[in-house]
Amino acid sequence: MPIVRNLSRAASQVLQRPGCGCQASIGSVRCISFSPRKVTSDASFHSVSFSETDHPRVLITGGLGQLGVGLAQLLRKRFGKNNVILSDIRKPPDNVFYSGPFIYSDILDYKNLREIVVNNRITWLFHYSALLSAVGEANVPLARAVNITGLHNILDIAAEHSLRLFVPSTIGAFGPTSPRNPTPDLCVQRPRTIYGVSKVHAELMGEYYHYRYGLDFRCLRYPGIISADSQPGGGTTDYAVQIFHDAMKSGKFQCNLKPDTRLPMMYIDDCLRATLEIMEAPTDSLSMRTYNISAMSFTPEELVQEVRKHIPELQVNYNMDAVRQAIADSWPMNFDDSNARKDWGWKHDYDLPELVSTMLNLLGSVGTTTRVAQVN
Ligand SMILES: NC(=O)C1=CN([C@@H]2O[C@H](COP(=O)(O)OP(=O)(O)OC[C@H]3O[C@@H](n4cnc5c(N)ncnc54)[C@H](O)[C@@H]3O)[C@@H](O)[C@H]2O)C=CC1
Ligand SMILES: CC(=O)[C@H](N)C(=O)O
Repeated sequence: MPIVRNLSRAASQVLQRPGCGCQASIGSVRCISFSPRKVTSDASFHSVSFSETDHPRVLITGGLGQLGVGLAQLLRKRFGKNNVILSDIRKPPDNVFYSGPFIYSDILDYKNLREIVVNNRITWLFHYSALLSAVGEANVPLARAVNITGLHNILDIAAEHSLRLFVPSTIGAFGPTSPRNPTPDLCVQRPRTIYGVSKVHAELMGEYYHYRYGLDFRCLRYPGIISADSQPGGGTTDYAVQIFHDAMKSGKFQCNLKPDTRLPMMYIDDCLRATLEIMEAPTDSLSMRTYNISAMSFTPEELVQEVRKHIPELQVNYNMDAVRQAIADSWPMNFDDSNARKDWGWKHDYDLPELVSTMLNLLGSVGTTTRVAQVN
């Protein structure tokens, strides 16, 4: 007992030391000698309460956005409802709140985050909190805090508690000087948005923690993700979600990108399956820790043509948003994901025709006024 108490005191001194990952304040400086691996191995009492169950105990941050609820559904099917905790700083709607565990978690509050991880014996963390590209440009200080300071908290907690950590990156982690067609995994990355800069930072920090401290960091660069689950907001690729809502509701759509703007896109089911697959991939199959994943690539014009196969009367006009257009023009047009396919067997299911009919069917079955009598 005294040994445990001493260890406990020593570790808590390390953990409470100013600048060592325990501060919520933005811009805190961490001491150079901080070593998550050292803290973890010295403070073995951390794992005393960790029982090796069959299933991981999962926490999803930023879970009430476009992707988190779907991820929770998938993971709960796989690992059991009570093993997957969804968290966010927003109030969950009833259907989410009653579908499984939900908890308040602000990723800028290090202590609160650590408490959640410890009390719930979390073993896997999916870090979805972020400000996306367009909203990030509208509020750079907040994007910097959430996407960079928040990420530092997540990394330290994951390393300290030996978590397996998934952080999504994005096509937005590339910039105008990257090869755009196709964009390989390893090339120049000089994005011109705070979102992109923060995601390159996340990729590099995660990989650094992996090599330096043994953190089991896994990262996929997602294309624009298309989902019927929630209203889009804040992204540059959001037009490709909005078109379905508007086509179903009013039959009119105003596109904020030029008709020939080509971007990589993916249906949410493929994205979430890829996320689970990389988390379950055997360590020795991963030759890298950050992978591109790809499914399809299209322009607004091509998407409109496909939607018109189902809703021929769809009216579209183009009213370019200068900020979003500049962002889109600096992003990849096609993503090279050959390493993901080779290393852990990544394979997408949905191409453009399946994506469009699935979205219209889903929105038609939940929507109010449907303009599609029958979508094939
Ligand atoms: N949706 C997409 O097309 C793509 C998404 N990704 C990445 O996937 C992840 C999830 O994306 P979405 O669900 O679309 O994002 P979203 O913008 O819909 O949701 C982000 C969530 O983060 C939460 N959040 C903001 N500040 C927070 C804080 N301080 N603490 C905790 N949570 C906070 C928000 O309340 C929101 O629910 C993000 O990291 C994003 O960069 C990457 C590429 C494409
Ligand atoms: C591609 C993304 O990362 C996101 N959808 C955005 O447009 O910001």
